[in-house]
Amino acid sequence: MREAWPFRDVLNRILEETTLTPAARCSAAIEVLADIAARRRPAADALKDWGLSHRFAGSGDRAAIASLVYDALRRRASSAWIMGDDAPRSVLLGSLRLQQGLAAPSIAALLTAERFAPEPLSAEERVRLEQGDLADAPPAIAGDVPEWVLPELESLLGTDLLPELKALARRAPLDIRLNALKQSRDEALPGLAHLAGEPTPFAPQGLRIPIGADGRGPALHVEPEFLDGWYEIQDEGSQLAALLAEPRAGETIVDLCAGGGGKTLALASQTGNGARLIASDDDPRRLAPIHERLRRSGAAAEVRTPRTGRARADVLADLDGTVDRVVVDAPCTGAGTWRRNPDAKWRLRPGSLETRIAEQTAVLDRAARLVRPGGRIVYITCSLLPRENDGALDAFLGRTKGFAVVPARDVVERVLPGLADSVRFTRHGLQMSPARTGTDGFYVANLERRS
Ligand SMILES: C[S@@+](CC[C@H](N)C(=O)[O-])C[C@H]1O[C@@H](n2cnc3c(N)ncnc32)[C@H](O)[C@@H]1O
Repeated sequence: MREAWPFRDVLNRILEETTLTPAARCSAAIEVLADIAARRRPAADALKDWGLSHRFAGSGDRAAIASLVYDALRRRASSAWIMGDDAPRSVLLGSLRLQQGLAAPSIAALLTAERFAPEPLSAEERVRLEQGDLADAPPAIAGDVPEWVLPELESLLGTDLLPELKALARRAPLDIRLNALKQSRDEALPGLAHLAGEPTPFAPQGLRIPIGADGRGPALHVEPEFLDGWYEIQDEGSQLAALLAEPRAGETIVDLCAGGGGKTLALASQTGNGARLIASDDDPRRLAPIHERLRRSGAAAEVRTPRTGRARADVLADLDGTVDRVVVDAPCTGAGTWRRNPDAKWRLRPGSLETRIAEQTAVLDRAARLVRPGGRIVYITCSLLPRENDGALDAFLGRTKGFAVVPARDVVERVLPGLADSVRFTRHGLQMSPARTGTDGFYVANLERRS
């Protein structure tokens, strides 16, 4: 057994270093795009399967292929438009032009006739890459979203529709939140100088880490400082949403849809572990990673995990009517995160929006029973679709007595005055967006229980 170790290390190094040619990476990306289209499956699953069946590909290859695939999905409709065809190969070629800015000769040079390379460019493809443009493309094509969500988005974005959709089709930045339980941003910066991060525009503990031309950032999750809990990977919009929840030391706070704990950790950090923080989620599997994350970051929270099946009971029943702040980071379509999850926009169906709205009804009703008179519900989504934001609250306020909206402008002026000119204020809350705040499309509203 002992003799096998050095051999394994050498083999691993070879596997890591194995590099496919750029052409072979394009072939692989086309294969993965075809799999996603044929089986309507998440991109991450298709990429994982490709990696498993092509073990000779190194980690650099896999990351580069993922980057090609995600770029192509971000621009799927507009790429197909300029190429006059929506086959995976055309979508990839179009995205090399639209998303990566490569000119036709550079794309032709990529498609050499070597082994594993895609077929060379046809004469028609070359013309399309040289001359195709989006001047006459309808908004859903130029903005790369499914046609059916356009009216929803337009009702929020109005004349900003196209600039916002274009921003939503770009690559997302890589943001981290420095953990104030360990040190302030200023104290942490010297130890993180190698990441070359810049302070985020609005979030006081945020740092934006540069990503390479290929869309890849450093492997933060293996950095020693990450493992020591100095920071969490968290979009600035999510950091801002937690700040706009205004958690205070001394309060009892329930994070009702805690999932993996992104908001829980931020809330604990903001209150200096001074609140009684209870994290729960309907789905025990989604909640499971929170234990390790709490440990790493030194955040204090009581985790209430529901049992599944017959033994299922309401694990928060003892808190009914007593909670100062219930944070509802609601299940939603994630339409504000399409920069990060571009495959999700093409899988979204009207029926899934209806399902999410039904779930939002359930979580809001549960939150209403938890909150004490004078306490608050903080409703958060990462969606730009008004039906699951103001719309969900219209329905809630219509069926629930005793709650009033806390004006979002007042909350912003108190907590993050610098944000006031950038967000959109809506009927009940506020909306962040890629074009206006440079963040994912988070929505936040505060409701107070008056009686
Ligand atoms: C947007 S995710 C939460 C993300 C998490 N708060 C974070 O910051 O990492 C929404 C969560 O709501 C949970 N959920 C859905 N229906 C629920 C319900 N009725 N009660 C509690 N949680 C629910 C889902 O399991 C999912 O984890």
